[in-house]
Amino acid sequence: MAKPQVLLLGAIDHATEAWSSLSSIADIIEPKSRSRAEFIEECKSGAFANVVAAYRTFPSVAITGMIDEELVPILPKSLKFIAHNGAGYDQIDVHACTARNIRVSNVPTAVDDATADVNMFLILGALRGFNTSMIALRNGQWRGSPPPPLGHDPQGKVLGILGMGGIGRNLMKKAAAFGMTTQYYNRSQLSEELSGGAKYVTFDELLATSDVLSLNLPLNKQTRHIISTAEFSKMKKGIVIVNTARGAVMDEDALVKALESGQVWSCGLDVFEEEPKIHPGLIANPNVMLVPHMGTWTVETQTKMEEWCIENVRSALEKGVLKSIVPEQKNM
Ligand SMILES: NC(=O)c1ccc[n+]([C@@H]2O[C@H](COP(=O)([O-])OP(=O)(O)OC[C@H]3O[C@@H](n4cnc5c(N)ncnc54)[C@H](O)[C@@H]3O)[C@@H](O)[C@H]2O)c1
Repeated sequence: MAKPQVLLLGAIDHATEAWSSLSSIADIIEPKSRSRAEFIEECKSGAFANVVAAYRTFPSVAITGMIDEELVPILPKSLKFIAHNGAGYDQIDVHACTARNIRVSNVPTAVDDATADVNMFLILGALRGFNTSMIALRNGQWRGSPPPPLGHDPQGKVLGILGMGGIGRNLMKKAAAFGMTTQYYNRSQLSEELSGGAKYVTFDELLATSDVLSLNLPLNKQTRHIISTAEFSKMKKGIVIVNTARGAVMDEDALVKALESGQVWSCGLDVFEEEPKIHPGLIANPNVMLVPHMGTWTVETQTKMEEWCIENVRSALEKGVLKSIVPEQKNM
């Protein structure tokens, strides 16, 4: 009997052994396309007619474009599973996939430590205002002239986490080691054990009483620009904001204005609304910490993520179920 086909969208860079071992149960094929238009034509040509599962990476969007309402109906009828290598799956229209009976998985958990580490790095860097003096030093001006204002200690500060999932909870533990107290707002309140004693507050309370606000919730229609002008005006003056989730959960135009007015003292960003484009107002502000989406950019974590995603493909082929189906499809 012919083996099922798996479509590889993107590259496997680390977990090469685990990937090779899949070939005993599946035939791996790759698209020839180099653009979305070509990919759509390739789908329509029947080239993927026997594909049961697709493994996709975040950068593969450069070839396929978003897995959206336009693309999903064109995908091969045989396709039953999309295994996405990433925690955030905002590139995939899950609703459209559900309508076509395609199950989608993401990679939670494996990303937690590395992303929370970057989160903590951004909190410390933004609180201390290190960016200005790091730029001055490289320009041969030591700390700069005049020297930068004094920074702030994390000790004793209230960290507000918006979205207390895997990364938020991991961050809470790291922040505790730096003397911060955590409060959170989440779609639903966590059990005492999961929340680790962090106080559950309303969304407005979180804005009004946090010294540092960390955005750790997924991007979707409900969360796009969840932080904008009205929300900045409810925050403590001089708040520090960090975002490792997705750029578009915060309105960047409004953020730049809030930074300019001093309502926001500083921020640390790993993600941006229109990556790789960066808002000129952020580039122009030497006080902010900017990292080019490197939350999981480590050998260890990239390897774990690929292995996890491959396990999803294997489980789909062998058992007909995904190991970590996305929450929206839990009852499918
Ligand atoms: N910068 C990076 O490299 C990087 C790496 C991994 C993940 N991420 C991003 O971080 C996000 C969080 O990752 P995670 O693994 O912690 O996800 P998760 O699913 O474990 O946690 C997300 C939490 O947000 C909560 N939430 C959802 N909608 C909400 C809303 N409207 N209001 C309040 N809370 C809400 C959920 O209940 C959940 O507890 C991902 O969606 C992804 O976009 C970025």
